[in-house]
Amino acid sequence: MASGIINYSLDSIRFYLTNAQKRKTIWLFVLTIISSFMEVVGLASLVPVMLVAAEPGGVQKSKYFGPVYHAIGFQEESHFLLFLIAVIFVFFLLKSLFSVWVNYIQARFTAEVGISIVKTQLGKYLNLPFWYFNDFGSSGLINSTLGVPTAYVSGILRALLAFFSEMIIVFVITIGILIYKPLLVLILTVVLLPAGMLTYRLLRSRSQKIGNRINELRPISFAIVGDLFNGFTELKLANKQKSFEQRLIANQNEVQSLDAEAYLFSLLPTKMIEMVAIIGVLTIFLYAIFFPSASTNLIALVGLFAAAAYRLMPSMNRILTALVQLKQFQYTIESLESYREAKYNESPHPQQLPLSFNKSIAFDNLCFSFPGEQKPTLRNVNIAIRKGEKIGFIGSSGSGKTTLMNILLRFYSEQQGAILIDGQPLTPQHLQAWHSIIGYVKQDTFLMEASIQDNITLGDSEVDIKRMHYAIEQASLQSFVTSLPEGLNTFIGERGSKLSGGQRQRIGIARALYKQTEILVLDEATSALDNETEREVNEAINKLSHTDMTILIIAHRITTLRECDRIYELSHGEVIAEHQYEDLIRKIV
Ligand SMILES: Nc1ncnc2c1ncn2[C@@H]1O[C@H](COP(=O)(O)OP(=O)(O)OP(=O)(O)O)[C@@H](O)[C@H]1O
Repeated sequence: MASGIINYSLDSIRFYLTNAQKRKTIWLFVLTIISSFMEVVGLASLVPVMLVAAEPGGVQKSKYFGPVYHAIGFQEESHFLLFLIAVIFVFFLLKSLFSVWVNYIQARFTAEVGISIVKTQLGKYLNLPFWYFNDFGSSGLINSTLGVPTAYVSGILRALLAFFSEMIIVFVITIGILIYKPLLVLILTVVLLPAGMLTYRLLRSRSQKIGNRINELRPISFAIVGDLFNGFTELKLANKQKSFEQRLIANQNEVQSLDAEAYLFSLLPTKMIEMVAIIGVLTIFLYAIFFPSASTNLIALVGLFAAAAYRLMPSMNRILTALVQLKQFQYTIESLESYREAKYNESPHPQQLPLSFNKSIAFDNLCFSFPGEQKPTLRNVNIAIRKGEKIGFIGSSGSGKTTLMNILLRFYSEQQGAILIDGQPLTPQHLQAWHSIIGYVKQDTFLMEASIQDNITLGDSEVDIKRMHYAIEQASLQSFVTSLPEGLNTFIGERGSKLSGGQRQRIGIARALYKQTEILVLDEATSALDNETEREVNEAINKLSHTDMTILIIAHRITTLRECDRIYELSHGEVIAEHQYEDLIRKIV
């Protein structure tokens, strides 16, 4: 009945295990069997001791204990019994230490597999073609790369290990009892099995639904919290904080109740098994009443049943809990398996080649459409740029300027035409070399919650001070940095919240300069339209215009393009005109 979910889970794990880890699972399996044997031997050792203890003079009559009693030279049976109890205690102690050690090895193994799952998930999302990124929200990505693997490790991997460890114990105990007293196996099977099956049947489908629903709800909670804090000012001014808060609480209400329900489900197997154990004892009594000839063995049988149940009950409980958990966390398997198809994967990365950029960049008859879109976003774009030139791009919103730059940056690949560097087509084999010489300053520059220095170097542990000062100077950040008491070590707040729009873009420019970018793509901010910001950014751009850096600027204000050699105008994905700055200004005036 539960084989479906077990096989499904095992198949999913196989994908993540390296060959060494697969060998380790065999080793783990052997250790688990040894540990189970020790459990059963410990358990079985109690029975003869109980039997001889129950009967006066039993020790000396026993064919096993009698010789030992005499050989060691005991005078009193009570002393010998104390000795036996001490031996059993030491054995139980060793057995427990061994089983803790096995559990430790198992736990380390799950952690190891957990890491390889996080790595695989990260690799999967980092290798997604760029446009698919828009399909995911950041909360969904955080959940998929960190939340789901953690849930998988505890809900699937650990549950499976618990399931198999306990199954081995149940199996070995059952074989042991079968040899010693077959009837007891019958009683235990008739009593425990239907109860276990019933409990699992009752809980499995609801558990799966709870898991799926929690997985849907969690990222929504994260997204609302993100919006609440990131949009702090906007939501406050729009008087919307309350309604976001209410949505969050409603979402959390459901999450918390489902969590509580799942917790309750984890307790139910224990209760069910406890009830069943009592039924077991009563069944033995009933058996003794109906078959009086067997009643002399009654105490031994009840004792044995109690001993077997003592070890079987927690095992049955853990088996059931593991099965219910596997159902509840089935969603993690589905989530980990998503986006594995080839179309979502840009790997394998080909062998990388060097690239020489001494003369020119050319867009050669470039055409591009987004997947699933009928109309091409770019059509027959032909532009030739000499090294060191400053080129502007203008055009109405949606005309394709950013898409063209994303192709140049190789986030998208053209369907027709090519990008030629010194006349050579730019291929995936040049990606590394190309990315090391091209920089991109976006409208909303990515900023970390870190110091100005770390934002410029992107967290370099060893900073090239000379290069840093050049970058700050060229990006017109010098006077700003000097005015700060902590200078370059000043923290800029989350996503640069302590900076002005112009300062943020200039940090982006400084970052490109520090990287010793040879080609800079600059997407001028549309949002930061105030005069001061414009002046600050223009000052930085003008400074850069006197370097030998090749600069491509997407501009929303013509004045930004004062230093450009040429300006291309795009409309509906086509280059419709080439301008000089003076002509454009004259037209506007
Ligand atoms: N990931 C995407 N999937 C599908 N269509 C897209 C995607 N990204 C952009 N587009 C579409 O491609 C067209 C060109 O967009 P692009 O961002 O290049 O324009 P733009 O000229 O840079 O605009 P703006 O000046 O507003 O930034 C638009 O119609 C846009 O809707």
